[in-house]
Amino acid sequence: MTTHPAQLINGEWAAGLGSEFKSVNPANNEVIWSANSATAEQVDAAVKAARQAFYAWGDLDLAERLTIVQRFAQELKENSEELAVAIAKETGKPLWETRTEVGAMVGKIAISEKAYHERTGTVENPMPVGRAVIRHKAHGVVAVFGPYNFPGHLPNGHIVPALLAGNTVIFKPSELTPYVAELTLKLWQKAGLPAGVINLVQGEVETGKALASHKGIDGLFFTGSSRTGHLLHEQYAGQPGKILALEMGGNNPLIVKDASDTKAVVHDIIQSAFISSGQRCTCARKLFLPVGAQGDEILEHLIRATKAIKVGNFDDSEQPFMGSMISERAAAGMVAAQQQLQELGGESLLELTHTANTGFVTPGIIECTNVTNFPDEEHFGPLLKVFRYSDFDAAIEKANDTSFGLSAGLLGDNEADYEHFLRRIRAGIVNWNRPITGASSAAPFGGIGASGNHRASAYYAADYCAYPVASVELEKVTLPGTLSPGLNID
Ligand SMILES: NC(=O)c1ccc[n+]([C@@H]2O[C@H](COP(=O)([O-])OP(=O)(O)OC[C@H]3O[C@@H](n4cnc5c(N)ncnc54)[C@H](O)[C@@H]3O)[C@@H](O)[C@H]2O)c1
Ligand SMILES: O=CCC[C@H](NC(=O)CCC(=O)O)C(=O)O
Repeated sequence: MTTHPAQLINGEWAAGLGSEFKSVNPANNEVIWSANSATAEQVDAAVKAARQAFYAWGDLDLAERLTIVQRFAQELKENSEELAVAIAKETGKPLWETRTEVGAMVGKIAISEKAYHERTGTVENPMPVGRAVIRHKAHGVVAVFGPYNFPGHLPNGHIVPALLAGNTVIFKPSELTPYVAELTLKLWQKAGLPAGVINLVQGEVETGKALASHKGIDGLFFTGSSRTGHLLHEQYAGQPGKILALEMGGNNPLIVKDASDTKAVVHDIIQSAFISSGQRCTCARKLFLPVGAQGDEILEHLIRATKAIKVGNFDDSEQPFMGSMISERAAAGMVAAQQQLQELGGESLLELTHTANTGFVTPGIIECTNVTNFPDEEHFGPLLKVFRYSDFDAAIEKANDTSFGLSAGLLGDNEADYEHFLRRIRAGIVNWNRPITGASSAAPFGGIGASGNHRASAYYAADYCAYPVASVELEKVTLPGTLSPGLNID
């Protein structure tokens, strides 16, 4: 058992009492962090600490809570390079990208403050007698579950609005990125967050299960795979009193039609499909190209440019576009996905290859037009499936032929085509002539179908962090001028 104090419970760092787990740099399998997971008893202690801290935290004025949250933004800025390096080491993502991730964490604070007022502010209206007031109140104790691909930014997108609203939090990060979680929580402490307001429970699935099933939480905000999200949804069935926000995966389509600038099209496809080594929920998985000369030219150019993508270490002085995937296992999973598609009739136009004993893969492109029984699965890596089409409506129909509905895009010069696409396509993020990755924190972010449960995050996260309270108020109990028929109060 290690003695690494990886759990933050009621303001105290403590060693986990469960099984040991490790975090590795996926580029070279070097162990960079190890500790023991939190047991169910430790999770229980964290929930109790959060409950105990709830009234005092919620009783603070918004301005007081905001001061602490803004100090956290300052801590993030002052420690941005250390955090960016930690994210890069733990996930394999290149530094240029992880610096952007830390920047998004800082940016989240001002955006969440604005959203708090705009989405959940207080509205007061005079009435013939007294006034009507709409306010919003925190749910209480909420659990936040984070994914590995943005271990800083995405949990932060739940935590910041939850704290601003007055909730207290138990954070369960991905077991693949515990080091980033630990560093982030240390910054919250340095910012002066009172003990118990955020608690950190680290560990593998058992720790997650203990937290998700704990009777003492009022809500659960989850970002992760559709598989886990569905399990949680089933687990929360019959508990209407608990707020569940699920941000899950996608199987996202990108259609090209009548776009004159081939280079720009290829750029937007690559930026959509291969950024973060394809490990973004919004990444394009299916590319629809028209049959004919224009589609042929785009495809040829795309293959050439994809072959030229630089894959490398997070800290290479000449920065790569793609780093390592999160793990050797994830990389092997992409090889298996490619093989499955080949067996179903897919033709590799550019083979995805895996460097043994590492998380490195090269990006792949596979033509799937003639694949029957195309699997509606999110392959969370850099493998783009190409479909050729001759009818725009048929392409849109095929793009919609998925249980997911996160992001979608059209690359094309004709606005009427975009308006048609916008009316037909089923997704929560729909872009025109822009990559479908890189969504803004200043807009709602969420999907339909298997991608989410209609609790959009980012700018709309404020909505699931508080519930509305409607009041009619009068400063003194007063007898009405006219009584209801049949009443005699004398
Ligand atoms: N829609 C979005 O906003 C969004 C953003 C980023 C990633 N994602 C999705 O996340 C996935 C990648 O992340 P991941 O692999 O870390 O997700 P994951 O579902 O494996 O894990 C997410 C979290 O849930 C925990 N967990 C796993 N099984 C659990 C269980 N049975 N009970 C309780 N907790 C459990 C994990 O420990 C982790 O903290 C992809 O599918 C991606 O599309 C979605
Ligand atoms: O992997 C999933 C997230 C991808 C990312 N989305 C956001 O950052 C949404 C904005 C926010 O949560 O503030 C993307 O679209 O690239």
